[in-house]
Amino acid sequence: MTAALIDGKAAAAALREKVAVEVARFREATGRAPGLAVVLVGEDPASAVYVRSKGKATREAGMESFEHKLPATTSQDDLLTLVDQLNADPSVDGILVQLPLPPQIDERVVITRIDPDKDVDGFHPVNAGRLATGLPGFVPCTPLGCLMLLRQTLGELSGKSAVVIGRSNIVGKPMALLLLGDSCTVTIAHSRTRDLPDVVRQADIVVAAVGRPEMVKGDWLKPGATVIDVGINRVEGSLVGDVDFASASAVAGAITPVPGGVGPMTIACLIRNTFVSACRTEGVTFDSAL
Ligand SMILES: Nc1nc(=O)c2c([nH]1)NC[C@@H]1CN(c3ccc(C(=O)N[C@@H](CCC(=O)O)C(=O)O)cc3)C=[N+]21
Repeated sequence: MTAALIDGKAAAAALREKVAVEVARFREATGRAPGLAVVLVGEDPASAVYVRSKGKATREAGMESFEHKLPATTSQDDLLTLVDQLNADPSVDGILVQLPLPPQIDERVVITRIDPDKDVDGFHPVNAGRLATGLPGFVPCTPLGCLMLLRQTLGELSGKSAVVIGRSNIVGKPMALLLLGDSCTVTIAHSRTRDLPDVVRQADIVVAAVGRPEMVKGDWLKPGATVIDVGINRVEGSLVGDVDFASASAVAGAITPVPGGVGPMTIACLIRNTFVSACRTEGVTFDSAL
């Protein structure tokens, strides 16, 4: 093991603490707390765990958490009615509809119904467009957390070569845009990419977001590369990333563990985005370093 560990848990705790300090100021100035509404449809146990830890983090930051649990049989119309209510509710600054949704509900329709200015997940096409064109909006929490970890580890990212493995709307595409925004030379690799190990070997920065357990091996890496592992794969009861940690940590310069890497930063960024939403609504300024 030569690589430095990138401690996402510690970075997330520090970000949440910074937001909590600013939330106290916000409450003083406005007489109200920022609020996050989380909607869970169905009883998937993994989703229930995430939703619970989001609620806990929200309250610990001094914000209000509104939790809506709906049965798995909920119709799309009933879910849209709830989204409309949350859009209209001035105590709600952020709305998160936990994905995946049951098969009778079209995710795109639901996400598009959320007011883009309350879309703290950054999943609405308006926010995707804002990110692509450099307008202020909401950036998806997982890639935003990855960017923060990279800046913390490397300082200036300008001129570095980055490979993002995975092209999802939630992680891969926004991650590539964020790295481009920091003046990296960005390659997006995916399941049809030829000679993937050779492509990855060119990169100073590797972000793995494919959902394939332990796919990225140590001998794919440029020695000293910084590796961000977005994968959360449950394999035989334990949690592993998309990177083969044992071989990769012998070659990388720095690497995120799973668990304790990107996951905790995702939740911290959700808290951050909710606070930023409340500040925009109230015209309160906030620390641009957040
Ligand atoms: N609308 C929506 N927004 C989301 O942001 C969203 C979602 N739906 N659906 C599910 C995924 C998954 N997700 C995670 C958040 C934190 C951890 C996390 O903190 N993981 C811990 C480990 C937790 C464990 O042990 O299971 C860690 O990596 O250290 C993981 C996964 C957010 N998601």
